[in-house]
Amino acid sequence: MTAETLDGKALAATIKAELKERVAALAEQGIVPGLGTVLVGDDPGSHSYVRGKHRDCAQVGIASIEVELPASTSAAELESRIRELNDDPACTGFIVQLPLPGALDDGWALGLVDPGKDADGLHPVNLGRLVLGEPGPLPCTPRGIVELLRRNGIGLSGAEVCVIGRGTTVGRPLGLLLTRKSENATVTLCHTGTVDVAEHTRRADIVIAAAGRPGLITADMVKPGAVCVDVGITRTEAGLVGDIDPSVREVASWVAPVPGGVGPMTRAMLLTNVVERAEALASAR
Ligand SMILES: Nc1nc2c(c(=O)[nH]1)N[C@@H](CN(C=O)c1ccc(C(=O)N[C@@H](CCC(=O)O)C(=O)O)cc1)CN2
Repeated sequence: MTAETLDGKALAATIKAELKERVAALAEQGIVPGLGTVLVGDDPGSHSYVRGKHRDCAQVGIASIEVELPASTSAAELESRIRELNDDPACTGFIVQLPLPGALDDGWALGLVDPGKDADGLHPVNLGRLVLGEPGPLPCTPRGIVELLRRNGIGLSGAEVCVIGRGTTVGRPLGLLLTRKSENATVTLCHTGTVDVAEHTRRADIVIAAAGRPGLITADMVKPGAVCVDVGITRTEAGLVGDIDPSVREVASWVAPVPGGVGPMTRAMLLTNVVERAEALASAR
């Protein structure tokens, strides 16, 4: 078997075209959604992701507000820049790009964002809403994975899903999302304390690897016909490398690759969160 590709790049382009029409409809009501980003430090990956987010905004008609700060930024300065965005009416939603450098704490910074402007769905209030099954912005990568599977006709209800990685941006919220009644999957969450990861992946209909360990999932760890979604991105001299070894393509039915799979969907879901928030503001007027 040679796996088909879950093409996140193509799907993200379709979603952006849909969002462009919704943004145009908002403009007719005098509303321009504005995405703010707070980027601290020099991490090349973070700079590349934030550049991509603003390129996407320009494509769909969302205004961009860019805050770029040096790695030496103090906690007090970062707090004041986040509070400025909370108070800026042109900014309908914003994100703090993670990870923050040095001693700046990711969780602390996320907690300073106005939950109503939390375009990443990572504020504790919004993660709490996810736990409770209440409406709110959803974390972009988990939402992107569910959308990528759904729009390719891959059913989640009753599926055995094995997620590898328990990080706050992907693994943990993904487990919560997949086990909602509307998704209805059965989830096993593996992490560095898992004794035998392969024992769990071999049982799964869908394997989602978000560990950031190149080539972690090999063909012998995957049930024939399973769907494999790569979320791990490691930058090497040879280019970007995912957690899923290329050999998996010989066993799996579908693979979401790195690059071109979940990454572009993460960005498309960020725009979706921003547009949904602006639409909610429009209907509350
Ligand atoms: N505040 C946040 N920080 C981080 C998040 C997040 O959702 N919110 N997730 C990741 C990084 N990330 C988004 O910010 C992200 C990762 C990857 C991509 C992407 O488009 N990847 C491309 C390759 C891009 C490249 O060449 O570098 C792909 O996989 O095809 C977009 C966004 C951690 N931080």
